[in-house]
Amino acid sequence: MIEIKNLKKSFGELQVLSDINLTIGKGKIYGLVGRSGAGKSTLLRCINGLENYEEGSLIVDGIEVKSLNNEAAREFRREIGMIFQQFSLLSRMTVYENIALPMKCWKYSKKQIDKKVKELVELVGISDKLYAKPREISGGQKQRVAIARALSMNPKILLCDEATSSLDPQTAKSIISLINKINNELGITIVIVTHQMSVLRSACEEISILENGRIAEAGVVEEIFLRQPKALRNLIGVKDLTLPQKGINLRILLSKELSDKPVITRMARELETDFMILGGEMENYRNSVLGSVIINISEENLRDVTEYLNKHKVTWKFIDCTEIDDDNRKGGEHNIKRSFLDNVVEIL
Ligand SMILES: Nc1ncnc2c1ncn2[C@@H]1O[C@H](COP(=O)(O)OP(=O)(O)OP(=O)(O)O)[C@@H](O)[C@H]1O
Repeated sequence: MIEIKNLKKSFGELQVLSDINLTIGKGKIYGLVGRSGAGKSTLLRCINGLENYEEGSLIVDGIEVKSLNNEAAREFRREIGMIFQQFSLLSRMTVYENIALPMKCWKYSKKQIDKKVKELVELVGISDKLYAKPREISGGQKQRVAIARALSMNPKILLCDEATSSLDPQTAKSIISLINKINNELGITIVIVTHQMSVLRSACEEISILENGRIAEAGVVEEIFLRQPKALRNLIGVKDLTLPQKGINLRILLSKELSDKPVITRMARELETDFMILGGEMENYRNSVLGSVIINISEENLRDVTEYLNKHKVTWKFIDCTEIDDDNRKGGEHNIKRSFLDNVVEIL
C-alpha cells in the first residue's frame, strides 16, 4: 500500500508538488495523468525514494520513504521496479545480460540468475530473443526486456513512466495487456504515468489528474471518464460539438449495467416519442465497455424523458450546463438558459 499525505516538493524556488494526498491499495493499478510539467514523474520518483520531499508523508508498505538512510534506501528500491519511455537498455549487452544485470549487482548466483531470466522471458513473451542485442529487436520487445529486468528482483511495486508513449497504438496495447497480466498473476501494485487516455482506460482502476503539482481530480477511472470533470476536459479538450439551438440536448451515460442494453430506442418506444440522436461513443475499459449518447428532445418532452431516465437509474446531464467552464457560466445567455434548466430540475 502506498499512502501519501500532504506531500510537498520543491526544486529551489519552484514548488512542483503541493498537498498531494492519495492512497494506492496493494495490488491495484493506479494512473497519474496531467499536462507536461504537472509533476507526475517527480511524484513517481518520490515514491521510489529517488527524490526527497520537504513536507508531508509518503508511506510505502509501512515505511516512511524520506526516513531511509542510503543503505536502507537501496534495499527499499530493490522492491520497486521501474520502466521508462526510452527502455534504458544497455546496447552492448544481450537481452539475457540486460535482464540479469540487477541480480548480478546484488550478487545472485549464476544458477539463480539463469533460472529467473528464463522464467521472465517466458512471462514477457520474448524467449526467442534471449541472446539478441537491443538494436536487433523492436520497440515493443525492448519494453518487454525492460519489464523483465524490472521484475527480476521480485518487486512489490512497478512504476511505469510513459512506458507506452513511444510505441505505436497496437504495440502499446500489447504492453498494457502484459502489464495487466503481471498485475493479475503476480499481484504487483502498478503505478502508471501516462498522457495516453487509452492507457488509463484499459489498465487503471483509479486515477489522479495532476494540474500544476496538485491533484485536481481523483477517483475510479470509469466514473471520471463518464462524468468528465473540468480537470479531464482541460486535459483532453472539449469536443467541438455542434448542437441544435432548438430543444434540449442531453448526454446519457451508459454505465456498465446499461452499455449492452437498448436504452434509447426502448425509451422512445415506451414514451411514444421521437428525438434526435446527435452522437455517441463507446470506450473499452479494463473490465467493461462504457459510453455516452447525446440526444436532442423537445422542451415539452423533458419531464417524461427525465422521469423515465431517473426511474431506470440512467445518469444524464444537460450538455449546455455541464460542458462549459464554471467561469463561463456567468454570461447573460447562459444565465437565462440555466435558470430555465434549474427550474426544470426543481420541478423534477
Ligand atoms: N531535477 C530537477 N530540477 C529542477 N526542476 C525540475 C527537476 N525535475 C523536474 N523539474 C521541474 O518540475 C516540474 C515537474 O516536472 P515533472 O518531470 O515531474 O513533470 P511531468 O508531469 O512528469 O512532465 P512530463 O509529462 O513532461 O514528463 C517541471 O517544471 C520541471 O521543469
